[in-house]
Amino acid sequence: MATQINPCCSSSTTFSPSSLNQETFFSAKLFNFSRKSSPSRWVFKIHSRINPKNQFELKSSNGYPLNAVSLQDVGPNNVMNQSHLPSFNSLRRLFLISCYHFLLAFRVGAAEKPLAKEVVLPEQTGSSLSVTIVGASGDLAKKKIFPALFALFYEDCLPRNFIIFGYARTLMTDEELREIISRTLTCRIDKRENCGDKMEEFLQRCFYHSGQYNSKEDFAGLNNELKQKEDGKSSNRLFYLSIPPDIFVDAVRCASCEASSKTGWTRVIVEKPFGRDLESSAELTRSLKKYLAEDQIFRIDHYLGKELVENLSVLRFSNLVFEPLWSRNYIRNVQFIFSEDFGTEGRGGYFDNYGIIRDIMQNHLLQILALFAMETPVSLDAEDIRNEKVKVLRSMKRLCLEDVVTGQYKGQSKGGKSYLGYTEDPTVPNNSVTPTFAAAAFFIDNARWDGVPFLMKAGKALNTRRAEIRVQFRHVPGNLYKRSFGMDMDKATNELVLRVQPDEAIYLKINSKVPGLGMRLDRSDLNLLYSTRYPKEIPDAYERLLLDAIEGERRLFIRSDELNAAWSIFTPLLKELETKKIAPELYPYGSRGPVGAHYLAAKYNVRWGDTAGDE
Ligand SMILES: NC(=O)C1=CN([C@@H]2O[C@H](COP(=O)(O)OP(=O)(O)OC[C@H]3O[C@@H](n4cnc5c(N)ncnc54)[C@H](OP(=O)(O)O)[C@@H]3O)[C@@H](O)[C@H]2O)C=CC1
Ligand SMILES: O=C1O[C@H](COP(=O)(O)O)[C@@H](O)[C@H](O)[C@H]1O
Repeated sequence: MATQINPCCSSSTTFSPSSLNQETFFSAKLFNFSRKSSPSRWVFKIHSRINPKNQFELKSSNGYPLNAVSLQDVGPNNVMNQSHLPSFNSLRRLFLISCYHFLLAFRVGAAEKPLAKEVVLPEQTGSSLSVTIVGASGDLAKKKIFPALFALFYEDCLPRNFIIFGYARTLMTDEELREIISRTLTCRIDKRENCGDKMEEFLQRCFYHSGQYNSKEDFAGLNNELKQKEDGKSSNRLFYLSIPPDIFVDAVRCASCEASSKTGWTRVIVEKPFGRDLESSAELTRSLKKYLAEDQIFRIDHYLGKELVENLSVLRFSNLVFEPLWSRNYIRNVQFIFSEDFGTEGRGGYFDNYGIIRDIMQNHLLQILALFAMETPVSLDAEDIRNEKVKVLRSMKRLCLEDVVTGQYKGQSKGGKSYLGYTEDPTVPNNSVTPTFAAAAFFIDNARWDGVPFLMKAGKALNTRRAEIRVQFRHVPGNLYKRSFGMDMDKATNELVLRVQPDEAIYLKINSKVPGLGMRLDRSDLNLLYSTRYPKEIPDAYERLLLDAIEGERRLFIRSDELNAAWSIFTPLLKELETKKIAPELYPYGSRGPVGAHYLAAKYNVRWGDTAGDE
């Protein structure tokens, strides 16, 4: 049977280091930090993470209580140096361990006694969590953020005192926002027991404030409403920037000056795109850091919150059968494939300014590649993992034009239905050369991966919707059974596939004997199909990531040096594509994409795994 660690449901009534978590101590006022605040400062304080309603302890995606609640920046001119963190954390850890041992001693022989008087439970501390969705009238908020928050609420993962504010320019009442949320609920919970009742409870915690994104007055108004709803409790505030990128900085400036928490932490989730290239991304980071410290910024890449992507490291680092094979010695090539069976419908305006390389490759696929190829991190701590990801990104060769193929979908009539081509979208210029498809070959210049092609392929309006990682292993040297494979030795290659979506699965293609007399070989799969093995629904990536941001767990968010390293790989190529106005190869809507992708793979002696025909 699988051992399940439910992030929201580990009882904290048992006396253990995990239940006696750091924040209980901090809220017990055994430790008291306070800093002077200026109007634009983001003050920090540490609060309990225990969900009082169920006495549950919130847990991040790491599955254990955090070793640290973020040390918050204390102001734009006083950004706390990251290098101070370890010493502070180790001191704090030492302090907590001493406290734990002290309390443990206190409980010897007094197992039935209530908790020591100093340990104040969250009901008594009464801190609150306020989540503000900036851009609440938009597509992402409706489609993903509200449903994810509702799912967390339904699963009892949110603290008792939490409220949600929608913020946008559109004029709307609280009731109208609630109506939109309930109408557009697309989460996995909607068929569950009591969904209606829980939804009612949830909606009563949702409010709306209308304002401009660059108006300090409007954010001051939001602050007043937040304070009123927080009802004098100390508050932690999370802002989710679900707005177009050109207004990120305005919104952060106004929120930090007027609506940051004076009594708890303040964090900001920033949606992609994080710039268009190395320079604009660095400029965005610089501007955000005028108002926020790095550890208050949660750059979200929702692919990192997907179940299979989370499992990638588990698979590799906790199974002896995989880790020794994870190198150029055994792996011939690795493929990262993303395809969608719909075009840019409705998002053409945004997309035309970015294209598929920035929209999918530079972030989602590259993040997965980094996780795949990194060295073993020192621990599961966010900084240890992100350090390894940065190293691998910095070891990658810059992408060059010869290793890239671009495509753009054209209109197509199929089965009596006609599908518009990309440039026929009214929000896209007629002469656009923005790629809606790209394939690329990457190389990592390090000892582990020298010479191994890492291929990526991403496209819209293709024949299928899928995202997967494919690892093709080398041929078996001197294969005794090679006669059974004919001339095509590729057929004999083992392939490990992690299907991220749809129908999450991990399968390994192996060669085996067909039962019976004689010797016939067959390609079979050792198959872990999630829907069969784990019938419980899989949480949406946004649920995991929102919970992590609330918990201060940064492992699945992008650090600024990772971002720089990622942009360094792509920026020269993107500039060349744009200055030379390279025309993409046209492919019909609903097809497998440009044939150029096959030539690119063939150049490196690779065959795309998703077109092998035995899928
Ligand atoms: N939608 C998606 O599937 C995904 C989106 N993202 C990112 O998330 C963020 C939000 O996306 P999405 O919800 O689709 O965006 P929208 O275009 O729906 O914008 C969100 C809200 O921002 C306001 N807004 C839109 N355009 C402008 C403008 N030019 N000036 C000022 N305000 C504007 C509108 O609210 P109002 O007019 O009421 O102020 C709108 O409701 C973006 O950064 C996007 O790149 C990332 C991944 C997927
Ligand atoms: O970030 C983005 O992701 C979506 C695909 O996300 P998925 O979770 O549905 O696979 C993509 O459609 C969009 O263009 C891109 O901006």
